[in-house]
Formats: sequence, structure tokens, C-alpha cells
Amino acid sequence: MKIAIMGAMPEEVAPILEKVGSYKTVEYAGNRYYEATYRGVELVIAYSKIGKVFSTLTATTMIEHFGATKLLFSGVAGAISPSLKVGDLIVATKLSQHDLDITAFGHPFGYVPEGSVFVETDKEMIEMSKEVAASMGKSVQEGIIATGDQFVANEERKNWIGSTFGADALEMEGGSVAVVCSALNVPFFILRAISDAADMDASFSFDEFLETSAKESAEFVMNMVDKI
Ligand SMILES: Nc1ncnc2c(CN3C[C@H](CSc4cnccn4)[C@@H](O)C3)c[nH]c12
Repeated sequence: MKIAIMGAMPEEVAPILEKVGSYKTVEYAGNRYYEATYRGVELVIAYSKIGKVFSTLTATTMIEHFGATKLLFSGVAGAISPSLKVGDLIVATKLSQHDLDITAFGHPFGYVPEGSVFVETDKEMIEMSKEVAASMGKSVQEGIIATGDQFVANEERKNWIGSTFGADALEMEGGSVAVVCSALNVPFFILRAISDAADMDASFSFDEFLETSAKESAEFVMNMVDKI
């Protein structure tokens, strides 16, 4: 078994590497991958860089080149659901791509032929996350996450994404990681801590809470590793 732990930004992976302590750095395909053994579990850790293309490359590399057999994503997200506040945790039940649009041909938003609007995450790890949440005395919300190649800082766009996909949160990498893991038949788990409300104040909120929210998510994901 080899677990991939992925983020998009350095700040999302820094708390993971700090927890792991010692690791080997491997440069490959324009990125750095960190290999470690944590409490007897082989890990490969990386931040992809921002967006669906970079996260697709990293998720694929972690599986195809480094041999990961499960993938956990840890990071931050913008809230759509009013019940999600800064620092709250959301576990993705399924993910979509909100900026994938060939509606001109009569297809629904987020759909292309031979694809699907939603990709579902691994149910076993969702159940495991409930145990981890209980052991941490934390409440974790399960919900739909929408992914797109844009930092959303606009109430109208946020609400459109929410109503079009039933999404509770939004970010820029989970939906593509989901497609990769599903295609390669690798169980995956996407956890995000809220950093902002994807509204006009989003960039200020993001800057203020990125570090603390990334740590929240990382702490939870590392507890998941203990249970896997
Ligand atoms: N409102 C939002 N919209 C879209 N995505 C998000 C996220 C999640 N991450 C953070 C980061 C924003 S772009 C970026 C680029 N440079 C610096 C900081 N962030 C990108 O990796 C997606 C948190 N809030 C979001």
C-alpha cells in the first residue's frame, strides 16, 4: 500500500511535511515529490500547483509513476453553503467541473460525451472520516464540491455554481483529481477546510485564513492515514 497525500499549494502541504518530519525529495515532470514512511505507512506527498491541469498531472504521476494505491487530498476551499464557515471541514461525496461547458450542443453544464457531471469519492474512506471526526471531537460536513480554473470572488458566480451543481464548496483541483483516480481505479478522499466565502471579500479572507485552514485540513488527513 502507498498513500498519496496531495495539495495544490505549498501552504497546503507544509503542515503534512512538518508532521512527517523526514522525507526524500524526488524531482519529476516539473514538480517535487516527497517520499516518506509515516507510522509504517509509505507516503508520497506533493503540491500540484494551482488548477485542474497541474492537479491532473500530479495525481496521475503519484499513481502511475510513484505507485500510489490510495489518494488523499488536503487543502482549502471557498464556501457556497451558508452552513460552512471559515475553518469548517468538508468531505467531498462527489465532485464536478463547473467551468466545463458544451451546453451549445445541448449537454448539461459539467458534462462531455463519455464523461459524467459528477465523480463519486470512495465510500469506505468517507465512513472512516466519520470515525476520525468523532475521535477528534470535530464536526465534518459531507457535501458536493465544484471545481473550476478560476478563483471565485463573486457572489453571482458562487451562487450559480451552487444552484447548478448543488455544490456546498468550490475549489480548483478536486474535480480533476477525481477524474484521474476514478479512471485509474484508485480510491480517493478529498477534504477541504473553508478559507473564504467565494464572495467579494474572498481574496482577503483567503490570505488571512489559508495557513490556519490548511493546518486544520492537514491534521485531519494525517489522522486518516493512521486509520487506513
Ligand atoms: N474562492 C475560491 N475560489 C477557488 N478556489 C478556492 C480555494 C482553493 N484553492 C486555493 C487556491 C486559490 S488560487 C490562488 C492563487 N494565488 C494565491 C492564492 N490563491 C487554488 O489552489 C484553489 C479556496 N478559496 C477558493
